[in-house]
Amino acid sequence: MGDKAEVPSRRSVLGWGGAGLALGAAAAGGTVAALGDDGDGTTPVAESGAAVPFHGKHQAGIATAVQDRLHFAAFDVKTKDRAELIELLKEWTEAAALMTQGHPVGQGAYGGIVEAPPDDTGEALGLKPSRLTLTVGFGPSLFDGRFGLEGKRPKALVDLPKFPGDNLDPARSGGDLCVQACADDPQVAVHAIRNLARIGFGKVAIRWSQLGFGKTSSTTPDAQTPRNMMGFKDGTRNIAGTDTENLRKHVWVSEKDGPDWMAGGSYLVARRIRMNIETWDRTSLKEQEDIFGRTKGEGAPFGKKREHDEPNLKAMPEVAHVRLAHPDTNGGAMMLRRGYSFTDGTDGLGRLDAGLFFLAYQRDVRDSFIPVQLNLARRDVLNEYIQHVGSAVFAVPPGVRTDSDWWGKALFSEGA
Ligand SMILES: C=CC1=C(C)c2cc3[nH]c(cc4nc(cc5[nH]c(cc1n2)c(C)c5CCC(=O)O)C(CCC(=O)O)=C4C)c(C)c3C=C
Ligand SMILES: [Fe+2]
Repeated sequence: MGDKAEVPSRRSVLGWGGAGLALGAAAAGGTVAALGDDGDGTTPVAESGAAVPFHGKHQAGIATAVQDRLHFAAFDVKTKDRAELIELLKEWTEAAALMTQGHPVGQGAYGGIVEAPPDDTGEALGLKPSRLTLTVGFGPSLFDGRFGLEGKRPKALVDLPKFPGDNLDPARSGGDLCVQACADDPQVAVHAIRNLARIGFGKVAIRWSQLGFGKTSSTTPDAQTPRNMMGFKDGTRNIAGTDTENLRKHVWVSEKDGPDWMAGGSYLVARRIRMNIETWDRTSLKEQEDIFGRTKGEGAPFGKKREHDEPNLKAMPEVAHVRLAHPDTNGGAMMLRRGYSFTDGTDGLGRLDAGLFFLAYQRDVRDSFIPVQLNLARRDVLNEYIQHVGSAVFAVPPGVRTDSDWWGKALFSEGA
């Protein structure tokens, strides 16, 4: 770690340094969030330039307010050395704590030894913290015996079953580790993943990654609900970041769920879902609305007027997406959705390679994603227009509590 006094931070570059933060932000035309986080990682931070606290009971990037952009990366661990993996996780934690607060990594992008590559790649210099959150997860393959973790695999970290209609590309699926980087500025999110990958050179390698734009779910229901690539409001009935009761019941792993090292964590399902956009665009408005069971303009459930009116499932076709996904159809199953739209150019046949990068957090995938997706995969009329082409599941540990804590410390400690 270098001397921060010698190195310009992303904030000090903007004149935001130290105690003059609020004043400097105002002078720079920026905003400072009321960071009243009580350490439980759930306080939504609304202002888009601000920093989201890194330390807390839960990792940020789950119940915290959803940012506009995503860079998600799944990594394969290349080293066979447990100590080297631990060292990497410590270095990653230190870098993540800096970057999320708007600082460059290590000695920064310049000003260090000129004969060596700079510690930070530099493309985020001058940019605001942009509500960057970095959320780490551990995939089932990390517990395969290479690192002495085979006895520590949570029972809830199951391999997802093959669902009807799945057309999964192994090159876009799985991973030993993942990092979800969300920010309001795409350059800030990309910078974060790039620097973590650079720190991990020789120890980990990116297996696959996904860029996302236009959040398709919100954890702040008071904000305007975003629309997905099919033009529908998406995230209307999501678990809000302030809904402590549903977060406790459906998102956070409790102490009695076990294992101990996962208490306060969650399980993440990631699915790359390709949309058949050209066919969708030739579908009548009535059919589009029947598919979801909601109106396209207001987003109101069938038979009701306003978006947030309580849905009457019987007013929707039996195979409507919302009817089939609703908790009442799935024994009360709920999850916190946090997905993003993606467009990765065209597919060589002139069709847009676009869709939804679905991300959902839950207390146990066996009670949430798996039963809901089984129901959808078997019956959802939306399936005519979508295909699941990538898949991964991760155990997302609790938050990093202090400066001496690090991502995975409890997992790697004896007896946890
Ligand atoms: C297994 C879980 C789900 C997958 C996969 C999924 C894919 C998917 N969804 C949309 C668009 C919409 N989904 C909506 C609601 C909704 N979807 C799920 C779950 C999955 N969706 C749930 C649990 C819900 C909420 C149901 C409820 O409680 O009413 C909506 C309506 C607006 C909203 O409430 O968010 C839309 C629109 C797409 C396009 C898609 C795959 C590409
Ligand atoms: Fe959905």
